[in-house]
Order: sequence, then structure tokens, then C-alpha cells
Amino acid sequence: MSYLVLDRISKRFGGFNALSNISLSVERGTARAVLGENGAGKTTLMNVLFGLYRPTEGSIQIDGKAVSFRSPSDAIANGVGMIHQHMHLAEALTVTENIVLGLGGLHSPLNLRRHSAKIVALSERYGLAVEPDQPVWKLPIGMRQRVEILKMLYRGAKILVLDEPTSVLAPNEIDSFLERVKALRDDGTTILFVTHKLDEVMRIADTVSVMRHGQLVAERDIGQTDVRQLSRLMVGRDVEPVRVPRQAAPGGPVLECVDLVARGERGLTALDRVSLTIRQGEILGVAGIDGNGQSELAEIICGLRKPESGSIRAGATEITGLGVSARMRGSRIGFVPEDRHGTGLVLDHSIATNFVLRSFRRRPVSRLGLINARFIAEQARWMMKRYDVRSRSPAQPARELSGGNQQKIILAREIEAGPEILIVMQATKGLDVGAIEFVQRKILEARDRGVAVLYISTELEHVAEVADRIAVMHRGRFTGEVLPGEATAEHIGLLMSGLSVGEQQ
Ligand SMILES: Nc1ncnc2c1ncn2[C@@H]1O[C@H](COP(=O)(O)OP(=O)(O)OP(=O)(O)O)[C@@H](O)[C@H]1O
Repeated sequence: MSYLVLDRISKRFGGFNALSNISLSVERGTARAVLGENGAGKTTLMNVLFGLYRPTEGSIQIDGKAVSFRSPSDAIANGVGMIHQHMHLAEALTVTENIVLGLGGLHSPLNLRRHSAKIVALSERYGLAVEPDQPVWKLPIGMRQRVEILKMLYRGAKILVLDEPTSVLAPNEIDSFLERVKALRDDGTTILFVTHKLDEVMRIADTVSVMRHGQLVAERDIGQTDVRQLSRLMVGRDVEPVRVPRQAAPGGPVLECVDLVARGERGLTALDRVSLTIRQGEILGVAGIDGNGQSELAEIICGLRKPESGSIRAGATEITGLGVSARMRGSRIGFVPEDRHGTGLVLDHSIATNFVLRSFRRRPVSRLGLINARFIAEQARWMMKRYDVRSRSPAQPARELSGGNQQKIILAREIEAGPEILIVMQATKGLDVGAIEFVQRKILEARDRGVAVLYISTELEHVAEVADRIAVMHRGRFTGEVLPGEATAEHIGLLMSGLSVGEQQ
């Protein structure tokens, strides 16, 4: 019998079947990829395995023994650890404190030192280097993720569930992360990982399960399949990169930034004299490894952050000193932020309410301070259809939707406000191939209506698909500008790491 068996698992939320009769078996010391469109039920299935949800029907067996989890601590006690898409560490505590938090008996510094030594030994064994005494807020994302993994291994996890683990990592961190996962598997840990990235599946999975609409639709050994087949199994059709020929040449300048200088959270220079111009009906792509000033650039243009010096013009208007509401008013600037949960949506509010976050003070959404609920509901139905937001009702809280559907809500709200300038950060992160195609198409349609788009992403291949020009950012500066199709990924990669061609070792 297989090491892990999920037997006919179903999960209903109200009248909605999120999982229907899923049976899945994984051998010890192998890696199973779980693929599927946004909303297919992957996270729900993993949450059932980790004790966050109780299945409506079905059972779980580990190593031949029936188990039933009422909570994540039950799952952990039975050797199941999970690393979530959004990390759950206490920022103010150190790495060691985070790892041992909840284990009990930790009050003496001596105990902490003992734990620290064991954590270092564990991290060396798996090549998961961490600094035990550093507070978590000081750590880059990649290292935080290692802390989460160590936390689970420290509790004796034999089955590790990774939910879209690479979606938070920079391209240069992904390779070493995948190597670490392989090392864990080769050491006997059973891995289940959810991803949308088919190349990663091919690189580290031994077997793959494909889900669609809450059901298991296919299972393959990795040697029996390829990227094209998996993509078809996921979305039920072939998906090609979007190619939308432009309707007209770009017009005059719409957004002009000159010599923007800014400091980041820790007082270091985040932007070092950045200048850019985007014309009407043009997409300027900004590629770069996360944390090289992209967020600061977007926030300064939107008015969420003040530059130390430099100027910004939108059309003929100087907007440098204006706040965010003045810039958004009159629908000048649309913003799709990187942090969908914190900035993009109000998670506890309904889909319909999230659609009107920009416009609730204006007619026809409200009049004399009274909300027009009927209009909001009708508009929500229209927007959901137009943007393919899959949900049972406009009244469903945004929190309950899958990542791809949440992103479509933000995009719909920002594009339908009719902006002249659209700033999009990490538009495709965590999205399935079908949703990526959809989102890219909507952005290209906005371009063809004359919107000037700043498209910031760490996913280079997607920048190259939509941008008219690509500016590469490194340490707060533009290190080069290239035309998609003319520059190789290697050349852009060099610019991303601050080297020019010929400088590489
Ligand atoms: N707590 C909940 N209450 C109601 N519906 C939910 C809840 N959690 C998830 N759902 C619904 O279950 C379905 C599956 O969601 P799930 O998050 O598992 O999808 P996913 O495959 O992980 O998607 P993604 O790739 O976007 O993360 C979605 O339609 C979602 O709206």
C-alpha cells in the first residue's frame, strides 16, 4: 500500500462542491505535483490533508494507518507539514524563536541555545541555510521560506505539502530551492507540491495529478507526459502565448518621470534617478529581481509614497506632490498592486463591494450618501462575466476565491474605471496558464484603447509577451532597455543582475 492515501475525499462549502470524490496515492520518498486551473480545488485538498478543513466525506491513511485530523497540530503530530502560499511567521521574533514557537518549555535562554544548535545542524543537512538569531523581518522572502520548511522538519514532518512554493521566489532563488526539495525527497521525505509552473513539474516531480473543477482528471508518471499535454489536461484546451497585433502606433507621452530618487523602508536608496516615459497605447515592461526598487517606483507614481526628488507628469499636469486620491480621481491612474490581499482587495467584503472600492462615492454607485445596491449587484454580474470571475455569487467574500479569480477582480475594477495610465505589478503571479492568457489579453486590449501601461513583473517571459519595450531594473536603476524579441533571456538576465554583456564570469 502507498505511504499516503487520500481515499474518496469530498469537501462541500454550503451547496458548493469544492472537492468531489478525490482519491490519490503517493509513494514514500517521491514528489507529487498537483496541477490545476485557479479554483480547481488544489489548496482545498491540501488544507484537508493538513487538518485545516475536515473532509465532508472520505478518509486519509498514512503508512497503512487511518488518520483523522481536527487541526494542523494533529496533522503535524502525524508527520504532515505544510508551507502555505502566504507565510505565517512572527516578524518580530528570531528564526529560532519562530521555529520553536508553540513547542513549549522554552523559557530559558539555555533551551533556546540548544534548539538553535539543532536547527543549524538540520539546516546544514538539507542545505537550508538560515541565520538563527536574525529577526524574521530582516530576512528576504527566500530565507523566510526556508524558515517555514525548517519549522516543519523540526517537528518531524515526513510528508511536506508545498502550496505554490516558488511563486514568492525571485528567478535566481528558484533553482536552488528546487534542488533543496529534491534533496529532501531523496532523503525519504514525501513531497506534495501545488504549482502552475509546468517546467518545475517536469524538473522535480516523479508523478503528477491534474485537477479540474474539484475533480481529479488525470494522473501521469512524469516520464509519460510533457508540458503541452499537461497544459491541455489542466485547462481542457491548447494554450498559446498571447499575440495581439497592435492596432495603432503609440501616441504622445502620457506618463513622464524624471530623475526619481527614493529611499526604501530601511533607509537605503530604493530609486536612484529613475526616468521613464510611456506613450499613449504603449506598454513599458519593467523586468527585474524582486526588491530592486520596482515597488517603490509603482507606489511613487500612484502617490502612495513620496519621492525625495524628481518629478512626475501625467499628460500636461505635474502630479509630483499630489496624493493617491487626487491621482486616481478622474480615473487618471489605475493600479493593480503586488499585494492582492493587503492592498488590492478587502478580503472580508463581497466581490460586488470590491468592484466599487474606487467609485462608491460617485453616481451611479451612490447618491446623496446612499448606496445603490441594485446597481452594484447588476454591475458585479456584468463584470464577473466580462472578466470570467468564477464564483457562485457576487455576494461571496473575496477571501473565499482562488488567487486567479481575486486577481481578475482587481484588474476588472482598475481597467473598467477607464484610466489613462495603468500600473500593473506581478499581474501573472500564481495564475494558471489560462488565467495568464486572459489577464494579458485584457491588458493588451487596454493598450489598444490608448492606455499607457507600466507592466512590472519578475516573470520575464510574461513581460516579453506583452511589452513594447523592456526596461531592466537593478538596485534602483534602469540598467538597460531592450526590445522584446531582440534580446535573449540570457542578456536580460545579465542586466537583471547588474552586469553588462561581456562582464560575466
Ligand atoms: N472557505 C471557503 N468557503 C467557500 N468556498 C471556498 C472556500 N475555500 C475555497 N472555496 C472555493 O473552492 C474552490 C477551490 O478553491 P481553491 O483555493 O482550492 O482553488 P485552487 O485550485 O487552489 O486555486 P488557485 O490556483 O487559484 O490557488 C474555489 O471555487 C473557491 O472559491
